[in-house]
Amino acid sequence: MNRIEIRELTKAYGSTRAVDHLTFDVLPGRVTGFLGPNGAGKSTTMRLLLGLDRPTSGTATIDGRCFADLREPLHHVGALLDAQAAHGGRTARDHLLGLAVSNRLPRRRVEEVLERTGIAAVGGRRVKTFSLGMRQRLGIAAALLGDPGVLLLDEPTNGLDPEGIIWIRELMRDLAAQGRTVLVSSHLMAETSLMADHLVVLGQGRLLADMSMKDFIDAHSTARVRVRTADPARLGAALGREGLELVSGADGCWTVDGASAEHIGGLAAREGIPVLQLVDERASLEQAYLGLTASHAQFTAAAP
Ligand SMILES: Nc1ncnc2c1ncn2[C@@H]1O[C@H](COP(=O)(O)OP(=O)(O)OP(=O)(O)O)[C@@H](O)[C@H]1O
Repeated sequence: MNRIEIRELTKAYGSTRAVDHLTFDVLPGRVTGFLGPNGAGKSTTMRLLLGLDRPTSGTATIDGRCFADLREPLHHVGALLDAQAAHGGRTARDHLLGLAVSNRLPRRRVEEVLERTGIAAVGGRRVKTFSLGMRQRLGIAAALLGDPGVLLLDEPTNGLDPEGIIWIRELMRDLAAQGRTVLVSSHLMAETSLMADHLVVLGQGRLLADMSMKDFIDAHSTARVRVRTADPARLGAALGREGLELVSGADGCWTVDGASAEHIGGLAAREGIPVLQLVDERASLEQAYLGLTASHAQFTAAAP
């Protein structure tokens, strides 16, 4: 249930392959972060899943069916693709009521999702008076309207203030814990690392990675140790004999790339070199992501 299956999915716009023979699954019960540089094909994949565009070849299905073949699709999948999509002249409540009625959903769902997304108090205001963050919440309310098992959210934290970002993180985790499938695209690595359990990374329309957050960081970053010592000259010499380098940091600490704290600790003990502090530095998702995608970015600024 609630499984997204992408199989050999390809979408060409003229000579541009927005998505190129893409194959991966998105599973229920966890938040999957959908990453990739600008133009990597994330939005196109989501549009193809939602039947908003037709694949050139391959398939994108939910529970084995294309979006067009789903009966009462809002019960199966809710999506936030463009927070500006709601008509500005309508009130938030009327926007949601229109969606509910046309999809044969009970009217009470409108009040429920207004409450859930924290915009019940402004439900009677016209959407054109909404800030970007309020529009994002309205878009999420629309995505939740049919109580769907699958959620596709394209940059849902866009425009949200810090409190809103925490709210959406908890909402995503809550929805996944209920057994739903949650696919969230974002360019905010720190945020994704707090929100997602699993990652799918695209580069120029192709799959670059499909693995757990931990495996991704481990696979795409190098080990680094931070060390503070009373005798950097001797530690540097001892490391040099093992082909390692002690690099000076700004705060009186030193770093060693490609080694573990266990290794450096053992070496220092054998040599009788006093170590005042020693810690494995955990690589960030951002470092791992930039390491993987650097050669796949379509747009990069020239160095000054
Ligand atoms: N309707 C279209 N017509 C022509 N080219 C398109 C169309 N939609 C997308 N593309 C192209 O397909 C490629 C993938 O775009 P897409 O918007 O899916 O990437 P993305 O990963 O969502 O990027 P971003 O992070 O910037 O939102 C880009 O080169 C884009 O210019």
